[in-house]
Amino acid sequence: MIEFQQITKRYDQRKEPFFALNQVSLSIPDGSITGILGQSGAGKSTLLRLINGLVRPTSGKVLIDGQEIQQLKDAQLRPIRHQMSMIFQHFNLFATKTVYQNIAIALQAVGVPKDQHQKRITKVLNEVGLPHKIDSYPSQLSGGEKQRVGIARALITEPKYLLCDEITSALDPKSAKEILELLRRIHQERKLTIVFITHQIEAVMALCQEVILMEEGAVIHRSSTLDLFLHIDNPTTATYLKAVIYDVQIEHDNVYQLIYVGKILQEDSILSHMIRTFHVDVNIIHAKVLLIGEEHLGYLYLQIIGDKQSQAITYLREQGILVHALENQRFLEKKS
Ligand SMILES: Nc1ncnc2c1ncn2[C@@H]1O[C@H](COP(=O)(O)OP(=O)(O)OP(=O)(O)O)[C@@H](O)[C@H]1O
Repeated sequence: MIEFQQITKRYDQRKEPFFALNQVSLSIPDGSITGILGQSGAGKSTLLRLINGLVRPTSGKVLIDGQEIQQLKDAQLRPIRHQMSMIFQHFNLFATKTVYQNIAIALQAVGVPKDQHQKRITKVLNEVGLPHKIDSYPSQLSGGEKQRVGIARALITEPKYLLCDEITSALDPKSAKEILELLRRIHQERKLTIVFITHQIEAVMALCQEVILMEEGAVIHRSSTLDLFLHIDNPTTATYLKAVIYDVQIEHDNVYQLIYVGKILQEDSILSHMIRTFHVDVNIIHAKVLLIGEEHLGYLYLQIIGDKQSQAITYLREQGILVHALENQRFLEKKS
């Protein structure tokens, strides 16, 4: 398990001391895929580099499997570092070395004898779908292929922790999706712990079970990724949500936002039952289904009109649907 206890990181290079992290406490359980989401400068990379000791905290403790890493001597820290691998946004491959040689460097670093290299490298390249590129140079690979090599190099030492630093940010959407699918498969097969930092909410939705939202060096939200979308509790979360569901302008009265988990509105006849039973009229203003991991999360904006409107809403809530009444924004603008 990775634990941060009241971590502060201050940089003194500027005119005034600058806090990249301020009193951050959190834990990342073994076997999880945790997304650390935040805008540029939020402190994500600093947090990631504290895990493998590349950055030292100004105050507070970083514990890996219960061991406080700042207290350890180099020789004690080495085996812990060997349990960790990092994957980078810009791949960090040596341009003058082949794919084989790039991966072999990681094996040499942990002292694996040379006669074992060929077998292990061939195996890991099969795992990432690149066996045919073993003798290619980075310049002969696409961005997605380079990142697969980065992943292969990270996996070759069989780490317990995989630290991913914006690894899809430099890729086109199709390659990014493939890399996220690959990571999901690797996680299922190898049961390792993945810490995934990103500014892309879509990547968190596709990959991460848990999400930690950072802003200006602090953790402002932590929940399952599904809960991030179910319970919008601050303006930053709302902004991320708007990026994926579209900023709906409400220009009518009696409009409700319905949020539901699973395919209930597609498979059950909840809406038609509501319309028939309570004699209400319904206009669909906007509808969107998000895929979060393998779970469907539906957003439906409905205008519901009729004398039994409130009973209809109660019925929807009884079916497990979150229902929020929305204000007519045009009306609000006129008022203000
Ligand atoms: N070595 C350093 N010296 C001074 N300031 C630093 C140093 N490293 C990071 N910072 C500052 O700390 C803040 C947090 O940086 P960090 O790289 O952790 O953020 P981030 O969320 O990963 O952003 P990005 O996605 O842009 O990398 C930034 O304002 C950055 O300028």
